[in-house]
Amino acid sequence: MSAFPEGFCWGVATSAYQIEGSPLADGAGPSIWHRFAHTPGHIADGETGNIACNHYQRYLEDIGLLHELGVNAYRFSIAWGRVLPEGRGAINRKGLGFYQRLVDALLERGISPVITLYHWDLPMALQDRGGWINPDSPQWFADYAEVLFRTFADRVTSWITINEPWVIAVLGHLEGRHAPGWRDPSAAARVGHHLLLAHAAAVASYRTLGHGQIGIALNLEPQHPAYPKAADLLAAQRRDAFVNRWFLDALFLASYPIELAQIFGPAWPKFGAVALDQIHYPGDFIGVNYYTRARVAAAPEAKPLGAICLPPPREKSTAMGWEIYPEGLGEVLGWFKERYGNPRVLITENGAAFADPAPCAGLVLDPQRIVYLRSHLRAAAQALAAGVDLGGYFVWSLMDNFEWAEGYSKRFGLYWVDRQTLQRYPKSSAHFYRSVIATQGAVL
Ligand SMILES: CO[C@H](O)c1c[n+]2c([nH]1)[C@H](O)[C@@H](O)[C@H](O)[C@H]2CO
Repeated sequence: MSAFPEGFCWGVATSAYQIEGSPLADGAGPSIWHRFAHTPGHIADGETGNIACNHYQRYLEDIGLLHELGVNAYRFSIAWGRVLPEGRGAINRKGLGFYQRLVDALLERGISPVITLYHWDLPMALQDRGGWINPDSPQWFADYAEVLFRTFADRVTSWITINEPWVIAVLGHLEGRHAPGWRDPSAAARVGHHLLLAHAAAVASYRTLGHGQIGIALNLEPQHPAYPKAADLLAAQRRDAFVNRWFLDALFLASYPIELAQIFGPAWPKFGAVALDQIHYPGDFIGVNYYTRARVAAAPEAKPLGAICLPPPREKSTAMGWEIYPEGLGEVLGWFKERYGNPRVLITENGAAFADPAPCAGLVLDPQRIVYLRSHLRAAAQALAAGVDLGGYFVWSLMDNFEWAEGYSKRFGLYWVDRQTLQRYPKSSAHFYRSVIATQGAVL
C-alpha cells in the first residue's frame, strides 16, 4: 500500500558552491565562500570549491543520474555571482545561460526545477559593502530575485528564497565557522533580521511576477533535555528558542521569542512593531531541513545560552557526529500542524554522511544510509497520515560534494564521487530511493 499520495514531490537537493566548480568561469564574480575557502585554516585539508564535482561541465550527466533515480523534482541553488558578478547591476548573460540550459534540460526530462535563490554564496562585492548587515541587503536580494523570476517565469514554479537563515546568521556571523567568518552577536542578530526582510521582499516580488509557489528553508532540530532535570529542561527551551523559534515565530507569528533578547543581551536590536510586521511572510510553503536532534544539558558557564549539547552514542551517530533520530522528524513536522496553522511543508533536506566504502564492481554498499532514509521516510509517512500537509521530500544529497568547513571528507551523496576522476558511482541507497519513488513508498 502506497505510503505517499500520487503527485507527491520526490527529489534530491544540492547547492551551487558545493557541486559546480568553476567559480569564476564565464565572467562569474567570486563569492564569500570562494574567499573563505581560499583563506588558510578554514576548510579541512585546505580544500576549496574550485573543482567540487565539476557539475558546471558535467550537468547533463548529472541530469542523467536524476532520471535514473526517477525523481520528479530537483532542488538546486543559483550562484548569485554567476548572474550578477557585482551582486547588483549588470547581468552576466553567460552565467545566467548556464542555469537556463540546466532548467531546460531538466524540463525535457520531466523533472521540475526547485530553485534556491540563496544557498550561502553571497557575491564578494556585496560583502565588501557590509554584506547582510547592510540595511540595503534586502533590496539587493529582491533585485537579484527579480532577475531570476523574470528569466524563468514561464518555466519554474517552485522557489526557495533563502537556505537556513539561522546557519547564515549564527555560523557565519556569530561563531565564525562559515563565511564570512565573523564573531559578532550584534551582527548576527541584524543579519537574521535582514534575511527575513530579504525573504519577505522576494515573496512580495514573486506575487507580482510569478504564478507558482515560494517559500524558505529552515534547519529545524528538536531540543530535548539530556536528563529529567528542571535545569536541563530550561536549557533545552532556551536552545529551542535560539535554534528553532527564532525564525519560525518571526515568519508565522511576526514576533521574536523573548528569550533572544536575554540570550543576545544588549546586542539584540530594539525591533519595532513595523519591523516585526515586515518579517511576517512565511510564503506558500515552509522548507524543513531535518537531520537530527540535540540533547541539551544546563551549563551556566557556556555563554550565552548556558547550555551544551551532549554527543550521542557512537553506535547511533552519523559521520558528522549527529544522532540518528528519525522520531525527531515527526516531532518537527507536528509543530506545523499544532502551532503554525498547518501550512504546506516540504522536507527540503534529509540525509546523512557515513564512512562509505569505495566502489566495488561499480557500486558502493551503504546499508547505514538505507536504514537512515527508510526510518526517516517512515516518520514522514506517519506525519502525513496524522494530517501534516506534507508535499515533498528531498534527499540531501544527489552526490558527495563540498561539505563546507569539512571539505570533501564527509560524504552525503546517493552517488559516490571519486575525488581523482570525479566519476560518479551509485550507492545502494540510490537504488533503494529509486524503489521508494517507484512504489510511492510501498516498499518502506
Ligand atoms: C544541522 O544540519 C543542517 O540543517 C544542515 C545540513 N546541511 C545543510 N544544513 C546545508 O543546507 C547543506 O548545504 C549541507 O551540505 C547539509 C549537510 O551538512
